[in-house]
Order: sequence, then C-alpha cells, then structure tokens
Amino acid sequence: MKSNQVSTEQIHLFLTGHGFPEKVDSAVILGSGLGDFTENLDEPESIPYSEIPGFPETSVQGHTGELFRGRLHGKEVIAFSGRFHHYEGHPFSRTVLPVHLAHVFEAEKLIISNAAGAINTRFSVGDLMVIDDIIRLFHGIAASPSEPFRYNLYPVADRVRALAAEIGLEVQRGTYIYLKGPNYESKAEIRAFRTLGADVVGMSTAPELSEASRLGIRTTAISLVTNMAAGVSAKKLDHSEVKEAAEARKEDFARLVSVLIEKL
Ligand SMILES: O=P(O)(O)O[C@H]1O[C@H](CO)[C@@H](O)[C@H]1O
Ligand code: HPA
Repeated sequence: MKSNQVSTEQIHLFLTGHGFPEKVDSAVILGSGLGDFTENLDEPESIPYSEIPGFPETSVQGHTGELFRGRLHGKEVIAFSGRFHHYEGHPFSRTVLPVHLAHVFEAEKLIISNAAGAINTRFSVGDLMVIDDIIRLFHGIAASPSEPFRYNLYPVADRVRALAAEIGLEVQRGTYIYLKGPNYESKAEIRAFRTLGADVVGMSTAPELSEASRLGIRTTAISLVTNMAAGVSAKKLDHSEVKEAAEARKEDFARLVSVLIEKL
C-alpha cells in the first residue's frame, strides 16, 4: 500500500474516499507538541499516516502522525498532526508533502506552526510569534529548484497580530532562522544568528514556506517559543521543554489558530 511513487492526487482520492471533503478552507501543519489543537475541531475524523498510501511516518516525539479533518466556525479544515523533518532522513521534496496536499485540497489558507528557540532576548518561553521573514542559511533546501521566495509575509503578519489582539492575545513578530538540525545550536552560532537578524531558530517551516510561496498559497506561520536558544539562558536544552511549553500554551495557540481560520 505504501510507496513513495504515490502522487498527491492519488492521496487526495484516497482521502476523499475515506470521508474527507474535496476542498477545504484551511490546512494547518502542527508543530512539535501542538497536536492537541485537533481537540478543538468539530466532528473530527482522523487517519493515521501509516494507513495513508504514500505517507511517510513521523519519528519525532510530539508528532503523532495523524491526519485530521473537521470543521471550525463551519469551515472545512485539515490538520497535520505531525510533520516530516529533513533531519529524519526525508528529502525536502517529502518534507513539503503537507503543503502539496493543502494545494490539492485547494486550501485557501495554510497555517504552519512550529516549536522554536528564542534568540531575541526580549522574548520569553511561551511567547507566540508570527513569522514575518525567514533566513535560510543553507541554500538547496527548496523542494523545487530555481524558485525565488516570492511570498510577502509582512502584511499577513500585521493582520495576524491584529486578529490576535481582537481576542486579547499578544503575539510577537519576527524572523525565523532555519537550521537543519537535529542537534541544537552552539552558543556562538546563536550569537552569530542574532547579528544576522534572527529572532527564533528551528528545524522546520522554511521548506514548507518556500513551497507554499511557489504554489501561491496564502500562508502564515506561527512559532511557539519553547525555550531560550543556546546560551540565551543558562538552562541546558532538551526536547522535553518543547512538550512542556506547548502544554502550557495550547489553549492560546488553539484560540489563535481558530481566529485565523475564521477571519484571516
Ligand atoms: O519545528 P517543529 O516540528 O515544531 O519541531 C521543533 O522541535 C524540534 C526540536 O526539539 C525540532 O524538530 C524543531 O524544528
Ligand atoms: O532551540 C532550538 N533550536 C532549534 N530548534 C528548536 N526547536 C525548539 N527549540 C529549538
């Protein structure tokens, strides 16, 4: 049943044959520890990635590996509880599978989320940040060749903050720097990235944003600061912080995604 040769159109056909709608309003990619968002969907149904032809499985803690469909504010939503990271051994063309599926489901909006470490010393653990630009130190991360980044994240970031304010949520904005991982950064690297203008660091999202930009999907990306990056605080970094911070902010994260699905 499983093969890397399965096209996104065939996956779409499989999913619509299993109760998924032909088209959705929004697609959501859930970052590390943020999978509980799916508890907010009305009439949810889900299929484990292991049962979807052509779908790789997830191996990172905090990514359950399940595709959800449901409704929010009466709108059709698909939510990827679990993403594929390049450091898990996936080529970039596969890390962007959720983006390609958002495209075949004709999603009007794509909301990407991630756990990230804060480089900006004015940020705190638990902060939500809308990404208004990205730094891709490693070129060659694009899933498709020769594509400039053509999507302007700045106006969307303004709108996200305004919508967050409407529901009483303060959201930071800033630049996400993509590192391949899976090891965390050194203190010197974090100092260097600060001088480059990065506010948070993570190991996902940039390939997805690049591909969504190429496909012309209206996209926003939200980081949850799960830790201060290496050397910003004296604390030793550990993936368990990701889960703790996500657990503490899961309600606010869900409220934010919910208002974006409703109004962005
Ligand atoms: O970006 P997401 O998938 O949220 O995961 C983040 O959490 C992991 C590090 O603990 C890295 O994979 C980093 O990218
Ligand atoms: O400090 C970090 N560095 C890279 N990726 C991360 N994902 C969560 N925290 C971090």
